[in-house]
Amino acid sequence: MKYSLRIARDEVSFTLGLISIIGWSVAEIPQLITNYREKSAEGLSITFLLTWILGDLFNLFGCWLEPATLPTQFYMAVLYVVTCGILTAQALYYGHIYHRLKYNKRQHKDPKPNKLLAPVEVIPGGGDIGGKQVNDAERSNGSDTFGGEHILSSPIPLPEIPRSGSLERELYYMSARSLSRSHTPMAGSVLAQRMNYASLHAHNSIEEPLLGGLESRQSTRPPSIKTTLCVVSVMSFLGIYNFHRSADSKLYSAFKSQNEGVVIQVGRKLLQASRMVGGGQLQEKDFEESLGIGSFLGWGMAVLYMGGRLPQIFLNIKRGNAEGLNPFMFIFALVGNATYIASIVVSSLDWSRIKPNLPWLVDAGGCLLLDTVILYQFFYFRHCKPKENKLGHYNASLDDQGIV
Ligand SMILES: NC(=[NH2+])NCCC[C@H](N)C(=O)O
Repeated sequence: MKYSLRIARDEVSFTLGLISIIGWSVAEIPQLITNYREKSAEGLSITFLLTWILGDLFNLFGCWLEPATLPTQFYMAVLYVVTCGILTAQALYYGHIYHRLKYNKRQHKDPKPNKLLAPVEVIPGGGDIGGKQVNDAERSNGSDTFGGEHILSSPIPLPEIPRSGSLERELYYMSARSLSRSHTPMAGSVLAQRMNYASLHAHNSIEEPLLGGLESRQSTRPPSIKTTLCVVSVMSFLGIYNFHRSADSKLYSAFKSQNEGVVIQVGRKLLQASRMVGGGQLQEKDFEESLGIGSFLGWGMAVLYMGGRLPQIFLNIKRGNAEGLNPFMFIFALVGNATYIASIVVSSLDWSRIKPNLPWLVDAGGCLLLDTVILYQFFYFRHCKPKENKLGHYNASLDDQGIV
């Protein structure tokens, strides 16, 4: 009776783990599609992505080295690395390669820089001169779309402004993120029309150099990235230290387990799967060695994953919208994390099993809560946020500049 209950529990746990795997394997697809459509990954916080990458690596090695984690947890860790790798590659492509290629192509086709550019050309329907970047800026500056055509919010017909190649480049590299950081109005807005070219140059600190991204981001947003790197270095140092201390006993137990047909710890994972599906219990001694490097990496992972949600939440607040983010990524993450927790808890409620899995449980629970906040932001920005009227927006903007 107890034996069949054990089998049932293991099977339910395994099924929940599989649902979690499915949830996570599709989770990033909506965001990939959004980025593809917008030709940009601007909606995604860089720090969020960075913490995901690092968290995924911590998770992978943590699961690998932590015998008490489930086999499905390890497979998921591999899956995370793959999917996050794709998302990162895409973000890098749109942030650093795509617009450069497009610009080069345009230059190739039409080597002479545009001498005159009417405002309506500054904000093309998308995908033109860094279309997405300008479009984002346009949205956050209150311009609108009527009858499928982008027009400036200003009811006043704007004069054409003379432009040089480098000004064109400035507009090209200007992004929503940089604009959200600055009170400086975007080029093409009423205020920007008032500024002359020299003053635009003086404001070039607001440029988001998508082509040379990292350097300038480091100078404009030092604390978040530096803090992340700092935390990671400290943890890596402690990890290596911890690893050295536990290496001997780990190696000893790994080699000792060769007698049981397990050569490396991944082998032990697979064996663990078959033992568990077969209703067998892992030996208590397997958990005794749990609180070593695996658990340490697990806690590092939890801090990174949960910490990574905060910059995304703050970025959304700062921009006053969640544009460029796909809510379905967070819905699937919610499902993935909920079933992840359930798969562990259903498997066993013994403290000896829960304790080594604690970092993974805390992480999934914490991310679940933080994702609920992000989903609430989507809802709030769409349905509750008071709509800015165009004129009001400009007044606020002029007010910001101390002009009115
Ligand atoms: N690249 C990934 N999808 N990683 C998975 C992260 C899982 C983690 N619990 C979170 O919600 O953040």
